[in-house]
This record gives sequence, structure tokens and C-alpha cells, in this order.
Amino acid sequence: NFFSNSTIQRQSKLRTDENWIQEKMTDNKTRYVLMNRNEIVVIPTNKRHLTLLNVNYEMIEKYLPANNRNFVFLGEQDKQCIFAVHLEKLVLAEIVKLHQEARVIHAFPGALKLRQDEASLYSHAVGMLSWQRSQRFCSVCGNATVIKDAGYKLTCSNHKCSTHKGAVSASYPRVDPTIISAVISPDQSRTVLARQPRFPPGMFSCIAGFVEPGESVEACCVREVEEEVGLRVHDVSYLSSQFWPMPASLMLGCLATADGELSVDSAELEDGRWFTREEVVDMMCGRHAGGLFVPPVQAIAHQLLQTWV
Ligand SMILES: NC(=O)c1ccc[n+]([C@@H]2O[C@H](COP(=O)([O-])OP(=O)(O)OC[C@H]3O[C@@H](n4cnc5c(N)ncnc54)[C@H](O)[C@@H]3O)[C@@H](O)[C@H]2O)c1
Repeated sequence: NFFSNSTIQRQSKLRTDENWIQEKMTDNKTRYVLMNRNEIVVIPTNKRHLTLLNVNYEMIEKYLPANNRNFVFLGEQDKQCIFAVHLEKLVLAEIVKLHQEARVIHAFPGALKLRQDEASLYSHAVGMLSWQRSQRFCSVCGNATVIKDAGYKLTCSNHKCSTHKGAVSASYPRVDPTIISAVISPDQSRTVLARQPRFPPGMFSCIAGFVEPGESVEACCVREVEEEVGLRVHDVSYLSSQFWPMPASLMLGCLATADGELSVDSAELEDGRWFTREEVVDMMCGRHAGGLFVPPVQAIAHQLLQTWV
């Protein structure tokens, strides 16, 4: 699935080798992916496609943050190391000026125009860098955290902090498991799609929700479908997963059969309906008579519906 098809070798065992990381960081063959929160630096390849700007160490040396903050080693591809770095907006603007066709764009929907492998680099980077930004201080004593393992571990800078003695001695990157399900009628002829108020007008999607502690994927699917559209799910089968960089959901794609009376939770959803297979095909192809549509091909919601139709 899109955002989850990286072709890099993550080389996780080398993250603890500080000398190797330092050497690769400053090697001019190394490539840097630049971002600022939800923005990325790209070069248009044609009207519909973008590529990430390639920058080497020399080009960004003076902008690199102190103490390796906002910085992560993504991995190696064709013997070239790839790092990602979060830079201030003004810095990105300055770098862009040096590259004729480069521009800073909003990652959504911009990242949907990247090649699959670059979209996966972006999702890896945004998941890591947003986690680092959210963990600047120790949750036990409030002192600043220190980055370790090429960006993959944070420890407390206060050596007297109890985290240095306890089992939970460090903070690791966070991934939020989330179910997303195509909910199908028992006769297989219809599926339920719903829309949240924040969706673009006309867009309907599959039922989704975060897994809670103590829940299996199946139990979460049963609960979310019941909560959101009032239907009882009989069986759930897992299809595939997608890392969704908003900022770090792991979408667990399921198919489920459900019956009962549709009852939409109006606190969370603006609308929810049964759609026939034919309607869904029209929505996927952008030719629905009422102008309704489903998420784009890059979203696992689209892939689940594709499997069902
Ligand atoms: N890739 C796809 O096809 C696709 C389709 C639908 C939804 N999604 C993603 O699935 C996720 C969940 O969808 P949703 O519609 O329920 O989202 P949502 O963002 O509307 O969240 C629903 C509720 O869950 C709680 N919540 C928010 N963040 C949480 C977290 N990290 N952990 C636990 N609870 C949290 C909040 O109370 C929030 O109101 C979102 O990230 C959304 O972007 C992806």
C-alpha cells in the first residue's frame, strides 16, 4: 500500500554506531529529505507528479540543528544513506531559492503525487520527526530529553531521573494501530460508507477508529462499527495494512459482514449510508451521478473497496 512501500534498507543495527552515523551524516553522497511539520520540499517532474528535492550535507550543513534534534537516519538505498531533517520555514524558503524548480508544499495532498518509494520515505520521516517533537521533555521529571540511536530513542537528560533506573528507561517512536473496515451486507450486495464533517464535500469512506488497550483488531472492528453506524459485525477478516502519516496511524484493513438497523452516530458523522456495488464503482471512477466519491487510490479505504467490488 502507498506510504508503506519503502525500498530502503533501514539498517537498524547501525543506528547505535555513533561513529558510523556521524561519518554518513557528513558524507557528501548522503541525501537529506527536508520537511517542516506538514510541509515538504519537492520538484515537479510534470503536471501530476513530484519528486523530493535531493540535498547533500554541504548544502545544509549550516542549517542542521544542534544535538541532532529534529533529525533521523532513514536508511540506505543503493549504498547511499538517507536522513530526514525538520527545518524552520524560513530556512526551507532559503534553501528553495538555491534550487530553481524546488518549492515548499503542504504534504497533504502533495505527498500523494510522489512515487511510492518517496511517499514511503516521507511517511517514515514524518512519523519519526513528529514523535521527536512531541517528546521534547521527560514525562516523569520534566527535564529535556536527549536523542539517541540516530533519532529512534529519547532518554532523560537528568541522570537522577527515575527513568534511568526503571524498566521504562527511554521513549520509542509511536505508531497508533487503527482499524479500517469495508462493512458488507450479508448478501454481499452493499457496503456502508460514512462521512465526517471535515471530509471534502461529497467524499464517503470506510469505517475507521483507533484500537484501544485490551482490544484485538476484531474486537475493535466490532466496537467501531457498532458505535459509528449501529450495525452488528459477524465476522472480520484482515486484508492488509497501511502506515498513514497523520502522523503515525497503522491502518489495519479489514472486511466485515454486518447486519441490523443502520443508525448513524451524529456526534461523529455527518452522514452514513448503504451503497450498492454499482454506486461504489461509480464513486471510485469519479462518475457518480450525485458527485459522490471515495478516497483516492493511495488510501487503504480505496483498496478495501477495490477488493470488495
Ligand atoms: N488511509 C485511509 O484510507 C483512512 C481512511 C479513514 C481514516 N483514516 C485515518 O484513520 C485514523 C482514525 O480515523 P477516525 O476517523 O476515527 O479519526 P479521528 O481523527 O476523527 O479520531 C476519532 C477520535 O479518536 C480519538 N483519537 C485521536 N487520535 C487518537 C490516537 N492517536 N489514539 C487514540 N485515539 C485517538 C479522538 O477522540 C478523536 O476524536 C485517522 O488518522 C484517519 O486519518 C485513514
